[in-house]
Amino acid sequence: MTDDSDATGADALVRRVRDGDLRVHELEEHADADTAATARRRLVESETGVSLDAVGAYGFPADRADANIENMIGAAQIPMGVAGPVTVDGGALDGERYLPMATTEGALIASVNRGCSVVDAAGGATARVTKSGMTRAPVFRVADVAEAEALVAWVRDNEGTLREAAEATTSHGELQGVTPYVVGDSVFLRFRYDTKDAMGMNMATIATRAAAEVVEAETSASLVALSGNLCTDKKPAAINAVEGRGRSVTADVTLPRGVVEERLHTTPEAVAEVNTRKNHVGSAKAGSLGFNAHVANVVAAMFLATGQDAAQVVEGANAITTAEVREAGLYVSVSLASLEIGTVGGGTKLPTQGEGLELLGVAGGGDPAGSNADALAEAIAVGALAGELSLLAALGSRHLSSAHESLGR
Ligand SMILES: CC(C)(COP(=O)([O-])OP(=O)([O-])OC[C@H]1O[C@@H](n2cnc3c(N)ncnc32)[C@H](O)[C@@H]1OP(=O)([O-])[O-])[C@@H](O)C(=O)NCCC(=O)NCCSC(=O)C[C@@](C)(O)CC(=O)[O-]
Ligand SMILES: NC(=O)C1=CN([C@@H]2O[C@H](COP(=O)(O)OP(=O)(O)OC[C@H]3O[C@@H](n4cnc5c(N)ncnc54)[C@H](OP(=O)(O)O)[C@@H]3O)[C@@H](O)[C@H]2O)C=CC1
Repeated sequence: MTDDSDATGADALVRRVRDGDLRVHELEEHADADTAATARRRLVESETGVSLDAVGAYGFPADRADANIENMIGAAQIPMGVAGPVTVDGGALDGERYLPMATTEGALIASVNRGCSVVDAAGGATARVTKSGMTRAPVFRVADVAEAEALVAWVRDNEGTLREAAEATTSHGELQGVTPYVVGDSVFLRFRYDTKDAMGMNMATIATRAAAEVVEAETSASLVALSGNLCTDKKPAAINAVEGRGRSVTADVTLPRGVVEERLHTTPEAVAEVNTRKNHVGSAKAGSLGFNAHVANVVAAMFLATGQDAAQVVEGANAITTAEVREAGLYVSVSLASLEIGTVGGGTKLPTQGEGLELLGVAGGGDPAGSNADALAEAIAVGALAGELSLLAALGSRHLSSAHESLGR
């Protein structure tokens, strides 16, 4: 038997795992990240009989993903395209931008691209971030509602103490406020932070843990869970639709009648009616959270292209599309209540994701802090607007199925 006890090559690591000397998830402690990923991939290949050559043909140093993944075997590659360029008149983003989108849905980028071209024909879209704050809501157990009320009063009188504890954990995050919610002997404290250019979930969670320790030390409340699901992270929730989470951002445009008729092959009246009966009446009857056609498509594609947390498409898709016929033509808006995005931290540091952010001119920390994340939110809102316009028009002109027959198959 070869003595591999301190060998660090991929084959040696494989042998050491098979000999029970190492566990699969600790290979990076014994070799560089690429060697560890190679050894793990070979182990999976040999146990499953599946070749993972494409997964192993990734184009970045594995250690760049050190803070993003465990048990790495390689990378998934998703086709990436651009829609636009499109002109944005934003509060933080100004000028023409290509919109990077990673997707496997044929016809999606063609559609958003068509939307961008008509937005540009109308002189561009306006976009504004109207609210910003990342939330984390721990749940505490108290004896009864009398103690619940006492805790609510304590929080109101001691928010400064909670702010001090929370902000001691971060040099960027600022506590905006704490809102209590009482249900019997459960008290939820919804902490809201300005996380600047970070999406802020790690930041807010670490800061809230410090604040929760103060609550337990100073009151009779016991922390049951640092996330009490009233935050609400990665689940559809009305609280995010009403109160917002991350960025609340809105984009709008007025398309001249001629542009709608010549470029979208339909009329302002038809688009407005499709929007009302589909996005409003249909969504209401379905009990949807969000009244739009496919905002999730654009949020998902731009999230994947720019290193956002893909699971937060759940909240990002919570949007309302409006369309109305005006003297000047067709007015369309899209309002996203809870778009959780960042231009620092999380996956934004990875190579292709960083290039997606560079393409938008929003990579890294902004000046002032938070302005790059605001700009990213505005770019995604304009992309969503372009996608809504094009799909609603295609439904009005009855081109949806033919589009996917020709481009998606
Ligand atoms: C497919 C089109 C755009 C054709 O639309 P068209 O007007 O027939 O195309 P065109 O050839 O006249 O080109 C017009 C513009 O479209 C763009 N365009 C056109 N072709 C391409 C292409 N190959 N690659 C990139 N861009 C393309 C491009 O901008 C072009 O302008 P130009 O640059 O030539 O001046 C249109 O029919 C369309 O947008 N259909 C809707 C498709 C769509 O939106 N699919 C995504 C949503 S489906 C889904 O996932 C959600 C859903 C439907 O299930 C949600 C729900 O329930 O509602
Ligand atoms: N922990 C959890 O419960 C959850 C975590 N996540 C994950 O959290 C990650 C995102 O967390 P997030 O806190 O955004 O990122 P990171 O954990 O990567 O932290 C980003 C850090 O960058 C620093 N920073 C530097 N410049 C800036 C700037 N201009 N604005 C803001 N911060 C700056 C801050 O450090 P400092 O604070 O020291 O100033 C900030 O905390 C994602 O990977 C996501 O998947 C997602 C959901 C839940």
